[in-house]
Formats: sequence, structure tokens, C-alpha cells
Amino acid sequence: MAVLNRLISRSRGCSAIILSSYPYSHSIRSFCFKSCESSGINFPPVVPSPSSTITPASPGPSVIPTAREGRNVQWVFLGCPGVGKGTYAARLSTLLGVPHISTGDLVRHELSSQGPLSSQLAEIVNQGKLLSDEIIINLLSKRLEAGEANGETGFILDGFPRTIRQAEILEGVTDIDLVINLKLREEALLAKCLGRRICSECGGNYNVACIDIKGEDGSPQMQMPPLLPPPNCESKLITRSDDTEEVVKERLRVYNEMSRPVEEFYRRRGKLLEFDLPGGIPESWPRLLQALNLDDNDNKESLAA
Ligand SMILES: Nc1ncnc2c1ncn2[C@@H]1O[C@H](COP(=O)(O)OP(=O)(O)O)[C@@H](O)[C@H]1O
Repeated sequence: MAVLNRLISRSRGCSAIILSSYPYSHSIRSFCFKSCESSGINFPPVVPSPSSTITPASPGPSVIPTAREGRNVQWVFLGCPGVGKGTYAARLSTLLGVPHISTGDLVRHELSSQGPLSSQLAEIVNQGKLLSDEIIINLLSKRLEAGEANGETGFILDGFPRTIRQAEILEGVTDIDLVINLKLREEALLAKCLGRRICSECGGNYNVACIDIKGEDGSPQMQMPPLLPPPNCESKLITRSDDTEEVVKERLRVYNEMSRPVEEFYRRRGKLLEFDLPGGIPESWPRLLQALNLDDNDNKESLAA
């Protein structure tokens, strides 16, 4: 109840709609993990390294907060379609021992379940538009509530918030520690989306695009080799129905219109860490860890093997 009250006072205009039309309004409380015991590892405070770009006008976090007393990290990934949010959020989730919660995956799961809403949702997703805040909060609340019941006390969110209203609602119910804004040169985004492939059996994510952008006008050359599937996945690859050129262009337009302001929302609150991806995973992952002052010993060992 306290969370609902806070929602009403902090998100005026949003809460009225949510409370009246949101069928699972009681589950909004699951956004808030504050009463849970920590079930994960506690990490020391993280100091960002100079390799991360933190907007000078409004400094990002000077010390990156990680786990707090009583709960695990609550981080958000922002970034355009195709930038690699899913890839890096999944890696950090394994490293930090917190769930990676992708609203895109929740939507695709809902679509594949052929529930009563699925054809309506498919139409919106396949046009590259955003679902309504109510629908997405409904899906996310259910996932968070299930996690809370399993003892989860933190998360890495990928794909949420995507509108100012979603950001206000999230900020109203929990204090997000850190928002990582992944950035990639625009020329690479469309190619990366069109090259995306998923294994229909194991769900593995791959990319067949071979990106080689020549250095021009002072910008450096950028190479991103394809991320090819292992032989047993090769014949089972599928492409997302919203990864066509027309739909990706629309998603990029919608991102600029609806989601770009969310970056400023967090920048003003000093929570935004801007990270320019220098290339593919082998170059970018160590740099991201360095920016977060984290160590991936398993990865180092497997590279050395
Ligand atoms: N927070 C959200 N708000 C509204 N719609 C969303 C949200 N998250 C996901 N969706 C819907 O699911 C689709 C796929 O999401 P996602 O996999 O995150 O896409 P992208 O690759 O564009 O980042 C979006 O285009 C949108 O229709």
C-alpha cells in the first residue's frame, strides 16, 4: 500500500490511469524490493574509470553504486535497437548474480503463448511501435513479483523504461542505482538488427552481420565481426519478425522520439553512465568492465585457456 501511495504522489497523471485500468495494480509493489533480504553477493562500491564517457554538463555517478544493504543491484540498460543491450545485460547479470529482465523477451514470450492479447500485441510490435505503458508494466510487474517470491532482490533491466512516464513510475517505486547508456555509431545499428539471428531451439543469440566502417571525418574505423552460431544451431536460426529494414527504421525513429528523453531524465539525476561501444564483444566487454570497475575472472581464465 505504501508503494501505491508513493506512486500516486510521485507520478501524478500516470498513477490515475494505472490504478484505474491496470488489472494487476497490486503487483506494482513488486517493483520495490526494499523489504527483501539480500540473496546475492555484495560488491564493493565501483569507481568509474576514465575510459567511460560521463557527460560533463551533468556528471554521472562519481562512485557507481552497486548492491545496497538488504538488496542486490538494480541497474538499467538504455540504448537504441541493435546496440547490444541484451548481450551486455546478460553478461553482467551472470557476473553479478542478478536476473537479466528484458521487456522485449517478456513481450515475445507473451506473443508465443497465444494468449488473448497476443494478436493485438503482435500487430503493434511488428509495426515497430511501443506497447502501452499499462501493458508493459503489467508484464514487468508479473515477472518482478515472481522473482520476488523466489528471493530475487535485484535486477538488470533491459528495454525498460522506454518512455518518460515509465521512468517516472519506476523512479517512484524504487531507487535505481545506475543507468548504463550504450551507444554505437548509427551506421552499425541497422546492420546489427538485420543480422540478428536466434536459435529456435536453445534461444541463443547470434549475429551474421560483418560490420566494417571506414574511418572518415576524424571518426575511427570500426570493425565488428559476426557472432556465428555453433554447428548444432546453424540449421535452426530464425529472424525476429520485427527485424526487417522498414520496422527497424521505425523502431529507431520511435527510440529517438520516445526513449531519447529518458536518457536526459537519468542524466539530470546523476545516474547515467554513457558508454561508447568501441567495437565487438572482445573489445567492448573488457572496456565496459573497466568503466564499471568490475573484474571478470572467469572470462580471463577462458581467454587464457
Ligand atoms: N518498455 C517498453 N515499452 C513499450 N513497448 C516495449 C517495451 N519493451 C519492449 N517493448 C515492445 O517490444 C518490442 C521489442 O522490444 P526489444 O526486444 O527490447 O526491442 P529492441 O531490439 O528494439 O531494443 C518493442 O519494439 C516494443 O514494441
